[in-house]
Amino acid sequence: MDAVLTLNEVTVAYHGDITILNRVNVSARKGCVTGIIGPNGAGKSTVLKTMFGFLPLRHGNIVLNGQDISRDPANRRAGQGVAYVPQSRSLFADLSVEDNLLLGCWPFRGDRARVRRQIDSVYARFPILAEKRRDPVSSMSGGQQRFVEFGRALLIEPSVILLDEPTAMLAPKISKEIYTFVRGLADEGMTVVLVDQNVRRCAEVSDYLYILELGRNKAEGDRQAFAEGSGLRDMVATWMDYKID
Ligand SMILES: Nc1ncnc2c1ncn2[C@@H]1O[C@H](COP(=O)(O)OP(=O)(O)OP(=O)(O)O)[C@@H](O)[C@H]1O
Repeated sequence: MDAVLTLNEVTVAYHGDITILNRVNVSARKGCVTGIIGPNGAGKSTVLKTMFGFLPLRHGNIVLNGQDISRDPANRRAGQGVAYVPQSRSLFADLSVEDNLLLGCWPFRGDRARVRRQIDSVYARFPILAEKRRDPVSSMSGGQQRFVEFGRALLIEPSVILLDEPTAMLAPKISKEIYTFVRGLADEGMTVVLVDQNVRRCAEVSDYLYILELGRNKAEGDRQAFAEGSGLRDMVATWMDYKID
């Protein structure tokens, strides 16, 4: 009902006619974390890339705030209020924290006051980044670099944020901080779409979960539907067995 971003019956392919997503439906609501889980190769990252406009649709459509944006290119997403933090590192390693953040202000680079205001708001949210503002990001820990990426994504004041495996390869302590941060974004009213290999943590932080398998919707449900002893939980138990920290 209050869906902000929806994939309707979306089919995409990377090359030729090898279909990767097959009539997939995902709907992300305002102020909620929408989790997407599934085995390796299920198409979870492809869902986020599709939402961000990186892949042309073969079928279906993408609706953002009631508008069909299926044909809008990726470079319009930031202006539409959508931010994307990919799984792989996306920072300029030799540049300082501040320079990486400045690059994130590119869409509104002409408005110096806004640039300063937004960067300061990132520093207020993540004090460690203020402390290390002049350091090259390559000198920071993996977790700290993640926070630079989150900070950079927030500079455009997105209403939707797409997060791909935000805790991959990170220690449990920093992962816990990241899940708290992700939950906090939704509690602030942001629409969060979270792709995660860690089924248990994803289920804990999400309001609603989609389970994909081989590029198709397999199951879905809210947090209650995923509670201990539920059919949905039993269904993914095999995956959870080897995804527990
Ligand atoms: N750039 C690409 N070109 C061709 N095929 C790709 C590309 N990226 C992904 N694929 C294929 O698309 C399918 C889905 O990949 P995707 O990365 O979306 O899955 P995933 O569920 O996120 O997997 P993982 O959990 O391993 O990250 C896989 O078969 C993968 O090999």
